[in-house]
Amino acid sequence: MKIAIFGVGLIGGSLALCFKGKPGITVVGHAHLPELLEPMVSRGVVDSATLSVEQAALDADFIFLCVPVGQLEHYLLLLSKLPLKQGCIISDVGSTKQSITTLAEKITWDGVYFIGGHPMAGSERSGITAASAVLFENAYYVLSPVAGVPEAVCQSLERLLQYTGAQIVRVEPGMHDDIVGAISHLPHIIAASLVNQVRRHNEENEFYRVLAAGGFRDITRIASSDPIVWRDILLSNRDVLLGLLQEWNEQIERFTRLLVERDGEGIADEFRAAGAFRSELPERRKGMITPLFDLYIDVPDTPGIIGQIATLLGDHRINLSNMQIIESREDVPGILRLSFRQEDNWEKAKKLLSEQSYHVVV
Ligand SMILES: NC(=O)C1=CN([C@@H]2O[C@H](COP(=O)(O)OP(=O)(O)OC[C@H]3O[C@@H](n4cnc5c(N)ncnc54)[C@H](O)[C@@H]3O)[C@@H](O)[C@H]2O)C=CC1
Ligand SMILES: O=C(O)C(=O)Cc1ccc(O)cc1
Repeated sequence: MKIAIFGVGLIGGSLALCFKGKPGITVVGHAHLPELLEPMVSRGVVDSATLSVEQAALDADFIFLCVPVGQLEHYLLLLSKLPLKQGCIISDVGSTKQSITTLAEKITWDGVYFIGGHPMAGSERSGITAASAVLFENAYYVLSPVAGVPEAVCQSLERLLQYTGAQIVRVEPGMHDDIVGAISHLPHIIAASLVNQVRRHNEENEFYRVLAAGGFRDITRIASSDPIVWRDILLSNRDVLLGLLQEWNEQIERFTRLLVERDGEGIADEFRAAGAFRSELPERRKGMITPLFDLYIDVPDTPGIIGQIATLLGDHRINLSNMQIIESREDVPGILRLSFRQEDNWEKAKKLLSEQSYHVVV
């Protein structure tokens, strides 16, 4: 079975890692720039790599388009003009589903099928270096089949996607875009706006940046997402987002009124309603906005201490996602925050560091 991946970045690379080395599967990566070919192969993400759309697509059983949303249509149109293998299934991973499925429905396919897809997991990182074979484990993976695709064809894609460890759900494109607009796209706009607001204050007073360590940094993690990927997502879901931003403005106006009127009970009611609904959100399933598992440790101010901790974790094959020295507490020797993407790595690190007599706070 030949699987072609167009755009071997965070998502394309992660899919490739899920498939590569599985019995009977060969993974070919396509890139648009020559310098991207060698790293794909040397990192062991794909079996072979090519700049040629024709070579990548030739005889492929499955083709995954994993490029930014703004490039999806270009590649789908190119593929629609190629002599693809009979029975070939083309899918994409774009964060919006309406525009690409509308285009796919207009194309006359002959023995080739398009099924829109969206693995609802990822991160603020991008590129092949961020790819991971476990990125989609326990996440939802949305499929939006184009009308007329036989059930057996959908099931064939679903069978292949079992390698991702994700739970496959079928969602109609319009409903998909409404929901992800509210739970992912609008939060990215708000995160970027919050950070930019603080950035502007910081131009006048450097202490904003210093005190923003910790909580503010956590809730705005997604503001560090790739600008091109997010430009394309937001433009593609423009109509849904314009409606959501209108609602958002009304929500902010409500808070403004409550503050102007010093309506403490009204403010508390907003938090009560939000808290009650939030407590009903599923906790353990991986959601679209992936949480990091954090540990805090007190570290003495000695040279090389950070290297020692990183080496200790590395020697025990514990995958560290991020490390940060928290600057805001000048009264203590130093607080190091260690962030893990997987809970089991967080558990192992907690145990190991405690055994090594570090003061670990969860
Ligand atoms: N970032 C995330 O967490 C998630 C992203 N997605 C979707 O996955 C797709 C890829 O996003 P990421 O993997 O995050 O981005 P990425 O930046 O890590 O990867 C994008 C890939 O597309 C290639 N590419 C960029 N411009 C291109 C062009 N003009 N022609 C051909 N190839 C080009 C890049 O070389 C790279 O290999 C997007 O459609 C995005 O909406 C879906 C789920 C999660
Ligand atoms: O950084 C995060 O946690 C995300 O929000 C990841 C993400 C980005 C885009 C998607 O379409 C789905 C998931």
